Amino acid sequence: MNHKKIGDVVLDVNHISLRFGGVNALTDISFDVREHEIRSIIGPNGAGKSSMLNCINGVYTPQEGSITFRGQTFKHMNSRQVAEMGIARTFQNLALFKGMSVIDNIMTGRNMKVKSGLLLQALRIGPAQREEERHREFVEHIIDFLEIQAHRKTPVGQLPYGLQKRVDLGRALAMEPQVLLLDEPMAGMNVEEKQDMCRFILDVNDEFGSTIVLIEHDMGVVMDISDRVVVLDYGKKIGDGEPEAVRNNKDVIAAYLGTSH
Ligand SMILES: Nc1ncnc2c1ncn2[C@@H]1O[C@H](COP(=O)(O)OP(=O)(O)OP(=O)(O)O)[C@@H](O)[C@H]1O
Repeated sequence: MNHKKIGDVVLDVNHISLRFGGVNALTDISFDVREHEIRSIIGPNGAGKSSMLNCINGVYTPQEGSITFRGQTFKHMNSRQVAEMGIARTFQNLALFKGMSVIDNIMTGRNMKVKSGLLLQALRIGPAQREEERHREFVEHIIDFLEIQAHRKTPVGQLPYGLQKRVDLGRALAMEPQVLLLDEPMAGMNVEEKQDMCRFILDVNDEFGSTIVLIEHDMGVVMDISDRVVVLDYGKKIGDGEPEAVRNNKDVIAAYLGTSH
């Protein structure tokens, strides 16, 4: 783990409960996330990790509880408000435009930052052209950073899965988020791809200064890169702390021994 300047609490999850009919997906979950930290949420299948992420980014509205982001408390936010406030996410099932090139996919992450009107953009004249050049420069920087220069013009659908995940990360980074939510960024990857992704997550945290909330069901993968870890099981929080403490927590061991992971 890199020893960096972890700051104040930026995101505070307070007593969140979420039900789907008779299913308690989340029960009274509270935890906080500090600036610059890599905060992981782990747990076996069906533990509630995706539900938690979807509450943070406004896809689900919990029946109880609230979320405080940079001092502002919300019971409900929609996904656009969340993105505008500086929370970006990647997706477990990639949400990329498969027929579009790598560079154009990452450019879609800049949409919210485009200031000039549609007509000027379409004509690519004056300020609109200069603005587009600035966005393209930033996107090229991300492409270099993620080491996908050789693929910048390739349609995303033609890339191996591990590289597609990297493009998805690039699209989220293009939003210059304060908080980056990563939804199982290593799922479906081979060992080498997982190692690469771990390295990129650490570098994003370090070089872009992003605070990262990472969900993952493979406990081993995240322990080395996380500053603190929350463990969910059947929608309840059963562990919370630094990786070493969580690894030795008897409830966590029991939850993981009770599953195939
Ligand atoms: N939209 C939904 N409608 C009904 N039930 C849901 C919905 N989303 C999640 N659930 C239920 O909520 C519980 C938590 O699911 P969730 O997907 O959040 O778990 P998870 O930890 O992300 O699992 P996985 O690792 O398999 O992705 C499960 O029992 C699931 O079936």
